[in-house]
Amino acid sequence: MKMSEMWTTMGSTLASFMFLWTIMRQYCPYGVQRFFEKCTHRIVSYFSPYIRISFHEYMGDRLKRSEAYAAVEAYLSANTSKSAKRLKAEMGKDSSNLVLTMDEYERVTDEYEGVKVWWVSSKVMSPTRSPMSYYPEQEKRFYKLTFHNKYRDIITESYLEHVMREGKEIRLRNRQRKLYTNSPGYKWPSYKQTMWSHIVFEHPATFETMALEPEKKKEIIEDLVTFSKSKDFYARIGKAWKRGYLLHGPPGTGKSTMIAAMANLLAYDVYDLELTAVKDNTELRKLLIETTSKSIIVIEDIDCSLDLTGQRKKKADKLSDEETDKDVVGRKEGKEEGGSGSKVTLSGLLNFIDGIWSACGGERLIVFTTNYVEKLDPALIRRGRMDKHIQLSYCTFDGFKVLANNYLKLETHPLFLTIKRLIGEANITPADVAENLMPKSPLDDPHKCLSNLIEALEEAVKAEELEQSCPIEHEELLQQNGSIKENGELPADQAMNQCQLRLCNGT
Ligand SMILES: Nc1ncnc2c1ncn2[C@@H]1O[C@H](COP(=O)(O)OP(=O)(O)OP(=O)(O)O)[C@@H](O)[C@H]1O
Repeated sequence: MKMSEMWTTMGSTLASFMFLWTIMRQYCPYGVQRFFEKCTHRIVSYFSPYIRISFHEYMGDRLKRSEAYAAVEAYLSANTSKSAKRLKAEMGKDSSNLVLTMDEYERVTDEYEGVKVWWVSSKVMSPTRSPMSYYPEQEKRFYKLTFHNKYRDIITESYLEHVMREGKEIRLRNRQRKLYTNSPGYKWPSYKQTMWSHIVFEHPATFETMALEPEKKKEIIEDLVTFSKSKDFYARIGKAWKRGYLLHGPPGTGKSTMIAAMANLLAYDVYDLELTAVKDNTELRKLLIETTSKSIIVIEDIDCSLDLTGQRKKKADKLSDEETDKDVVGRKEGKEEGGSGSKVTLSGLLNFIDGIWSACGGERLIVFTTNYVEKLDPALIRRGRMDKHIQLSYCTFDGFKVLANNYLKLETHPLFLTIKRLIGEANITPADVAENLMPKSPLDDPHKCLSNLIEALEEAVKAEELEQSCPIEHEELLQQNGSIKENGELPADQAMNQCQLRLCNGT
């Protein structure tokens, strides 16, 4: 047969094949098409020395995105975006940078310990639509990994583990962190799957910007970092991977700020649990189950949320549910008894902290804050539950220097000496120092801001001296005066007037 005849025969065979294929695709039922495709694949893979592994975006009913797919996506986006020729661009977590990932049907090569592998991103359209799905049509995306059969062991035993580990780390680094809350009084619609609502967590606080003694700061950071790296240690000693922190101190000393700094340091989500909005222990447990790992569960002002004001003589550990369920709890200050309708009990809360459900998921911090640590039931805050107690107190000179640097970009100034002397004598919170350092007008220079602070410090010292020298009962005075400060202190000038009045009256 001549060459030209051979080409003609091959051309017409190919044309007939294409024609038949088109007819088949158009008229053949989908099931038959799939059957032919499967047969062809089987024949090809029987003779091929290559192995393929698929990672599908959704498994089963499409309700949950596959973790493996997400990890592969992150891994490929970081490792192959330089070699891929067609890329997809999406906004990154802070909407300021673009994240590039492989576009559909793109193929890239990766190398691991000298072994070459190929990744292809692909998708298939499913003609049927699941009644459970809210997607307009079933678009099934997947990544396909191809490698030579002789590297089967190395790929399945170590390369895939490497991809998953790196992918998860990249996802964690790039994820948008969230601040969750169980809004009080909010009725969750039955279709809503979660009891938490969330917003993006973007608090700028860090340990560097916190006014705290350097040694204390270092100790807390080390404790947190050690905890976050101790997965194996906790597993070895048979303890759930979680840690309790109790932050206590007067208002404005930085308890909430420290929680934000902790979350930023460890890149954790924050669950702000409003205990008074929780109906009962069952609901508390449900909320706990929904929290994810790498998170901080916060209960602020725990003394106001639970009635733990010292009537309890028994060790709370030993209390049974029957006993404690009778206790009315969940009362915020100012609310009428039972007004919040919460029936969370101490035993419910203890179960929340160290019951069997709290171990699920792991890598969680539970943080309680209070202004009155002495009011809390010792059982609630004993070591093992609240492992680390951190007292936040009035501003020291070290704390002031951090704030001066934050607010005024000052490391030193002639007025620092006066401030150092006064701050040792006055009880002033970091919040008050920060407020005084804040420029109040565009004309306020650092000197003016420091002078404002000196004035405030002198006033605080005066109030301090007054409190010590004046025989009136400070508490009583505060109760009588409607304009007391939130932290229970009277502004110096008012205290002076009250004191003088009393002295004049001879009371
Ligand atoms: N230690 C601190 N370092 C830096 N800033 C602080 C510190 N403490 C307080 N501040 C400033 O004061 C403001 C109030 O502080 P924060 O809400 O953290 O205090 P708190 O102890 O949680 O008060 P409360 O008990 O009333 O909730 C913060 O926004 C922050 O600007």
